[in-house]
Amino acid sequence: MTIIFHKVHGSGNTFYLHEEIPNMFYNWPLTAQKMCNPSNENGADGLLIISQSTKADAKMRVYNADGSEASMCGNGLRCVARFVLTKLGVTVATIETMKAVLSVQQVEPIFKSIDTYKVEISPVSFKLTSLPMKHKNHKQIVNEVMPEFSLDIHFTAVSVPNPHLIGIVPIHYIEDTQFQEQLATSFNIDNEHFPDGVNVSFVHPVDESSIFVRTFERGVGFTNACGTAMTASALVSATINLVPYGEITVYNPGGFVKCEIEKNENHVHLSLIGNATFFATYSGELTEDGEFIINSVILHEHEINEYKELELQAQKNVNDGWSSNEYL
Ligand SMILES: N[C@@H](CCC[C@H](N)C(=O)O)C(=O)O
Repeated sequence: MTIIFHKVHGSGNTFYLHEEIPNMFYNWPLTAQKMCNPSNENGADGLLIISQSTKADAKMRVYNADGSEASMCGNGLRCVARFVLTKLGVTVATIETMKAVLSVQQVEPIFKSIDTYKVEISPVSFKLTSLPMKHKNHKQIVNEVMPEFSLDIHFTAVSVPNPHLIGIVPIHYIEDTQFQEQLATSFNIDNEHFPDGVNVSFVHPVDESSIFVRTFERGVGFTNACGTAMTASALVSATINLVPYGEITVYNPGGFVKCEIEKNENHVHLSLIGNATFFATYSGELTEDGEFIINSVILHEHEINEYKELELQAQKNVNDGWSSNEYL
């Protein structure tokens, strides 16, 4: 039977996206491992599966490249939003995710005519039990130096609702990724603090309302961007007065997004705004052991090229911000 996968990305965070055919059962964890394999030049960071929902306009499931299922994916949700909104012919909808029904909408292009979507990121919790994270002295960790992790990084642990450890770092930790990789790897194997692993992001300001975020993702490794991590990093940056609340530009190795952090007395509302770009549409056959045999490909070249311009602009803005020296 012929099935279709779209290769998509949000900020260079790449996925295969498939709309499930009712009553057709495939082994999605195995398919994610096979199709997303990083040693395969056509690999991806994850697999997004869209299906029918009884609570919302559609349901999204996300599998990391290692086959593990995650509770949420911000960049992926924008791509799912584009697919669902286009199919329904509407500009606003709701998508069921593992832990919440989230609102999604099409908004003004973030750059030139790039298709742009705004998605809700929720629920948020700073309780260590929500990640889960275990620590003998803490019930939450907000902007704390954790000497057992590092002596010069302030860490925050937050779930949105997937687990994130965010470090506000001096710039040398952005330029040389070795320490981040070592720390994140240690938290994503058998370890005393993160029984389910964690996404680890390092953050450095670019200017008074922008930050740069690099993420080592649980189940994947370094990615160009992680939507939930960027939103969590924007929240942390506003909480500690690194940038004001409101709209924060978040640069990443794959481009940039905007995060809206709205706070009133005891509630925060988080939104992630950015591209949803479709590289290609593949049709083919999926074998029982998760191999996808491609029969035909349609490349969406205009989208690919327009996104390259956004990437160049993002790199320039980051270089300009950092070469002003103020944020080094
Ligand atoms: N890239 C995603 C997050 C995907 C899941 C993550 N690796 C996890 O295991 O929690 C995003 O854009 O949020």
